[in-house]
Amino acid sequence: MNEVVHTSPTIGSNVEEIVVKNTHFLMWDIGGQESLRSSWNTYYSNTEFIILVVDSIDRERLSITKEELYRMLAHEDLRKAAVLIFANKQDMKGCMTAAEISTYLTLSSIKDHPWHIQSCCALTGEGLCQGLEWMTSRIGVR
Ligand SMILES: Nc1nc2c(ncn2[C@@H]2O[C@H](COP(=O)(O)OP(=O)(O)OP(=O)(O)O)[C@@H](O)[C@H]2O)c(=O)[nH]1
Ligand SMILES: [Mg+2]
Repeated sequence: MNEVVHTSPTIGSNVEEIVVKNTHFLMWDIGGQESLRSSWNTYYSNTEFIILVVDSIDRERLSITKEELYRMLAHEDLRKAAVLIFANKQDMKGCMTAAEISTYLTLSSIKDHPWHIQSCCALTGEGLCQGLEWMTSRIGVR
């Protein structure tokens, strides 16, 4: 997690193994651009966690985020998946808080998937460990 933040949009996917408290996670980073979203479902089988990274400064795109979130949660292959939502870019002035994003996304209405929202800043790494720790806390619960 001390790696340099790259700034080019993800085309296709990147995969990396991350170890948190002796738990190995195989993480697939998938591009969020509209043209790439139709292929998200090819990654769903055997997925235990969805990590959704929200740009907390971008109010306009939150409705699309909401749409895509509920589309994912309704997918058969993700019925057992837990969802971690990162409210990213918390360093930006005027950004939405995790609570505001949670309200907008009506997370409290999600009863059929475990979910957790964590504020973070990818540039400094703040909040990332807490998010990953929530994931490890879910291992063995199901
Ligand atoms: N200020 C700030 N900028 C950030 C933060 N996280 C990412 N960025 C910037 O946001 C831009 C987009 O970052 P990416 O990592 O390419 O975003 P992405 O969600 O992976 O985009 P796709 O791969 O297209 O889905 C870059 O310019 C990053 O430097 C953050 O926490 N704070
Ligand atoms: Mg990317």
